[in-house]
Amino acid sequence: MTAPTIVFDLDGTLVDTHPDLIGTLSWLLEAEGLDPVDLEQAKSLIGHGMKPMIEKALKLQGRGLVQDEIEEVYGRYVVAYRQRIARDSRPFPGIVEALDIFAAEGMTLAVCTNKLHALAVQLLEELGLASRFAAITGQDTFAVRKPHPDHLLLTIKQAGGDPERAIMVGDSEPDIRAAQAAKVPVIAFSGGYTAIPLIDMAPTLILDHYDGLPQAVRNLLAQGGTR
Ligand SMILES: O=C(O)COP(=O)(O)O
Ligand SMILES: [Mg+2]
Repeated sequence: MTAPTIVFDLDGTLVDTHPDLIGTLSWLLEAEGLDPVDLEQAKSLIGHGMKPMIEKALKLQGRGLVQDEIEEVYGRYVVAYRQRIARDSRPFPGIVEALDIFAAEGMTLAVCTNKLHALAVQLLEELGLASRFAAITGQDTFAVRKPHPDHLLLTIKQAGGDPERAIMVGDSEPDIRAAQAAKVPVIAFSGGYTAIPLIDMAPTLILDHYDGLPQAVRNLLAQGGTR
């Protein structure tokens, strides 16, 4: 039987990236002569990719941008973010231990993120985690991104896995919607950055701490074909 594949979202799920994502956003807003956005509000903008986050943050501060301006501001953001991508961003408590357990139990691990692929790889390399994953895919890896189910399904395929024996772990709407559309069970982590209450999206289960993740995964797998 194919080894189970556990697919992780990155921002707000594997790594608490908000200090560097929002730190760079604050720098950008200041450079534009705008006020910073409130931290909790800014966190809830993470999950659909950096360009939508920047656009929404600027709009909240009264600045609507035309397409050319968006591209220009986004380009500056990416250059600045790359330089501090892992300065303060750290894996969430308990997640590295859970990854160790999954690897020891022979499971395949993958990352499916709406970050740009190169930035996802850079972040995971700087944190010494990249080699644990059989596949790392970003918003620009395929023609579609989360919440499109194919982003998840193609990630599972790239990792050599089977959607019938896969589980998604994520923190926000794109993860939960992608998994539900792909008919893959989804564990939602409450320590991330969701804009919508997790309970309203009816994930398979909600976890407040990763101590419980290995057992939660074993239980779901024991329930048979996960689809
Ligand atoms: O960069 C983002 O907005 C989202 O990234 P995520 O898919 O890893 O949460
Ligand atoms: Mg996320």
